[in-house]
Amino acid sequence: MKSIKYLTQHEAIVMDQLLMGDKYKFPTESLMELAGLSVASIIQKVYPNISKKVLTICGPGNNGGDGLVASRHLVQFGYDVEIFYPKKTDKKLYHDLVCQCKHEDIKFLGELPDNSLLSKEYGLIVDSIFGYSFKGDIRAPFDKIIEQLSKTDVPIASVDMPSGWDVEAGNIKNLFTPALLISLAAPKKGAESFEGIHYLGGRFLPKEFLRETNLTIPKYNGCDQFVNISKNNNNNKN
Ligand SMILES: NC(=O)C1=CN([C@@H]2O[C@H](COP(=O)(O)OP(=O)(O)OC[C@H]3O[C@@H](n4cnc5c(N)ncnc54)[C@H](OP(=O)(O)O)[C@@H]3O)[C@@H](O)[C@H]2O)[C@@H](O)CC1
Ligand SMILES: [K+]
Repeated sequence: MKSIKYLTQHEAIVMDQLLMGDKYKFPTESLMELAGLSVASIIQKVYPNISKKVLTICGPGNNGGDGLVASRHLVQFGYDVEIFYPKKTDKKLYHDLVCQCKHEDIKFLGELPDNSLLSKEYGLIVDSIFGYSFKGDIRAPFDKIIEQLSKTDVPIASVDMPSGWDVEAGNIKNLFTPALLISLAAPKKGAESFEGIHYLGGRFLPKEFLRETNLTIPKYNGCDQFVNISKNNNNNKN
């Protein structure tokens, strides 16, 4: 396998703008749907038998949108999902995503359960708080939320980046390390040191886009929406 390119924050932002711009013409909601579907598919692959509930924590940007979409697909896959979405985005896309989740009977929590309740009732936390646009010190209310996540024993699956990690420098604030990281489209530099289960999803980069950006991504098999890029995955060592 050719070595995978890890993107800087600037490269991730520019690539997203290019994909959604006049040349490649992908609407945000199309990419978000594919990203969210791949997140749910990877969770199903890695955690096929969760007997407790799944809690998705959504942030105010598109990473949060991925979490809303993934939650809806997880319910379709048979999971019992609840969402904590403390800072809702007042845009039509987000109102629509929340509406779609409610039609799947997903409950929206008014507050984050404390860690003893999390351990008792939840088998997985999906962290879709911040993605590649995160920067600086973590502002309220997410500072306390991420502090609590750093103390829970419930496994965490992070979408695109572990929230609060520097997108390029990684876990410099000594926050939680997720059990599963789901990078989207291409991993970001801050994830290069990640040693856990690491999958790539978001299978939507066009051939011409890959040529134009000189981006190397691993080969997806068949119709899989994901590829395992964990460091300890033997398939990545040839
Ligand atoms: N092509 C792809 O790969 C695709 C990528 N997609 C997804 O989009 C994600 C990128 O989304 P994004 O650009 O909307 O930003 P994201 O990372 O969600 O966070 C921004 C929000 O966080 C906030 N915020 C920032 N710093 C903060 C702080 N220190 N403390 C507190 N808040 C802070 C900031 O707040 P504000 O500055 O407005 O106060 C803003 O509201 C990407 O990672 C992937 O998951 C897919 O959906 C589609 C295809
Ligand atoms: K995240």
